[in-house]
Amino acid sequence: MKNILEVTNLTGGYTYDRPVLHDVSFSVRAREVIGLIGLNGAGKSTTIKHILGLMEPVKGKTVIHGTTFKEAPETYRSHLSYIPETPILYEEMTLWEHLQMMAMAYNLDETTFETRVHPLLKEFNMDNKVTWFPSHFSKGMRQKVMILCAFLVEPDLYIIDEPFVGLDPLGIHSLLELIETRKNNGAGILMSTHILPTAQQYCDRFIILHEGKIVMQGTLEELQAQMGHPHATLDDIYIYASRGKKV
Ligand SMILES: Nc1ncnc2c1ncn2[C@@H]1O[C@H](COP(=O)(O)OP(=O)(O)OP(=O)(O)O)[C@@H](O)[C@H]1O
Repeated sequence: MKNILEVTNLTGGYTYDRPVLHDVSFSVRAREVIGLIGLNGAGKSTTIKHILGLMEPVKGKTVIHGTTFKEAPETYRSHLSYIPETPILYEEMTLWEHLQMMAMAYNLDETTFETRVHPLLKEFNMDNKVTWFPSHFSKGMRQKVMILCAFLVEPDLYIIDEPFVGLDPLGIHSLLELIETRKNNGAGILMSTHILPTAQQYCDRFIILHEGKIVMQGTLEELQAQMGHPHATLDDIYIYASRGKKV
C-alpha cells in the first residue's frame, strides 16, 4: 500500500531549544486507520499541528504524497482535512455557508457538492439546521459541523483529533461508518483518541506516544507480541507502554 503521509524523525515543539517531540517517525498508508494514542501531554496534538503545517520542525519532516508543507503549502493542504478537538466555527456564518465555504476552498464543483452534502446532513441529523448560526448549536452539533466539512471534501488524508468527545452515540456510529467507507475508498486516517476500546476495534495500527517519543507502534497483534502477552487489550498495552506496568 502506498504511503499518503510520512513523518520522518520529527523533532519539534513550541520553543526551538526545548522540543516536545523527539525523532517521531511513522506513516499513514492508503486504506488504513491509525490510532495515535498517549497520555495527556504525550504530544499527540503537537504531532498533529506539525502535520497540518502549523508548526515548523526543528528536525525531520512531514510529507504528504511526496511534498512538504514548505515546498507547496496549497497542494499539501488540499490532500487533507482536519477535524479539531475543539470546533472552530465562524459565528456569523450559517451551517450551509460553512459547507459552501469548504466546497469553495477545495474547488468542489456544484454537482459534487449537491450530491455529497445532503446525505451527509441527513446522516448527522443536521438537514433541518442548515440556516442555523453556530451560537444556536450544542457542543456536539458544533463538532458535527466540523465532521460535515471534513467529509464533504473527500480528501486522501483525514487528521482527526479526539473525535468522540461531545458526540452522541448515533453521531459516533455515523462518524465511524464514514471513516470505514472512506478508508475502503482509499483514504488514510490518523485519529488521536483516549477511547481505547473504540480505537482497538476500528484502527488498523497504533502509535503510542509517551513524553514526545514513540514507545510502541504496530498492529494490535504486533503490540501484543512486543509485550509478550497475546491477549492483551489496547488498554493493557497502553498502560504497559506509558507506565511500564505489567498486566
Ligand atoms: N501552546 C503551547 N505552548 C507551550 N507548550 C505547549 C503548548 N501546547 C502544548 N504544550 C506542551 O507540549 C506537550 C505536549 O502537549 P500536547 O498538547 O501535544 O499533548 P496531547 O498528547 O495532545 O495531550 P492531551 O491528551 O491532553 O490533548 C505538553 O508538555 C504541553 O505542556
